[in-house]
Amino acid sequence: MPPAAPMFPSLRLDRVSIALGGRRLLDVDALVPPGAVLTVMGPSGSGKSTLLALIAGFLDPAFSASGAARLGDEDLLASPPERRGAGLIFQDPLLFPHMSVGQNLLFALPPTVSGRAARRAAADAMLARVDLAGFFDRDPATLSGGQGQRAALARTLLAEPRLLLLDEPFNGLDQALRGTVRALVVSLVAERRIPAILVTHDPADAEAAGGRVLSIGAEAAR
Ligand SMILES: Nc1ncnc2c1ncn2[C@@H]1O[C@H](COP(=O)(O)OP(=O)(O)OP(=O)(O)O)[C@@H](O)[C@H]1O
Repeated sequence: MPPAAPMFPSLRLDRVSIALGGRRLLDVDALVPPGAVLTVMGPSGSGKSTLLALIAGFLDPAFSASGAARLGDEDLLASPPERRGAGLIFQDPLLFPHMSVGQNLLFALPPTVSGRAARRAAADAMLARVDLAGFFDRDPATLSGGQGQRAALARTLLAEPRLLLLDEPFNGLDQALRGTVRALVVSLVAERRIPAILVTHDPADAEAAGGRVLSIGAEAAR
């Protein structure tokens, strides 16, 4: 019998290569253990967001790519995007403005959590975990930058992602808030034991996230 797949798999980028119009944009190998954050750094235009788009499954057709992004034994790049289980966080929280914060969370909650009371309890517990207890009925337009990002984190994690991809998620935040929200990200990723990739320009983010850094951009400079 083959060995059982690990419950908390690593993410392995195996010779991932992306090209644009015949020009090689990046070429990377990396291992992200469960619960760890890999920080991706590099100059503007080096392909950091494109790498996340490839893994999540929304790479613009202008690019071509090869290699594998293995979550355990599964190559995510060969799986349909809707089965990859990637949770995404961008600079903008992207909450639906016509729904309350709580409704935004319920939208993401899988149907396996059934029953109105159980769903509400799951949303409330997640809000409390990101220090937004009591925010269920709030209009997203009334949230501060830090509150919005914490609500976005709550929504994304409620969907039970198998990996987390964050594209400059702290950019709109001042220095103190940046520290708070990134500490929350690091602890939630560790708690969930999922691998995460964080795109950032700030070396302090990399340090706070454990110092595991993938630098890209050398290819473009060649
Ligand atoms: N849809 C597209 N079609 C053609 N070229 C694109 C497209 N999207 C991005 N690019 C180009 O691909 C390169 C990589 O872009 P990408 O957004 O991944 O860089 P980045 O490292 O995330 O940059 P930044 O730090 O400025 O966000 C850039 O040169 C960009 O101009």
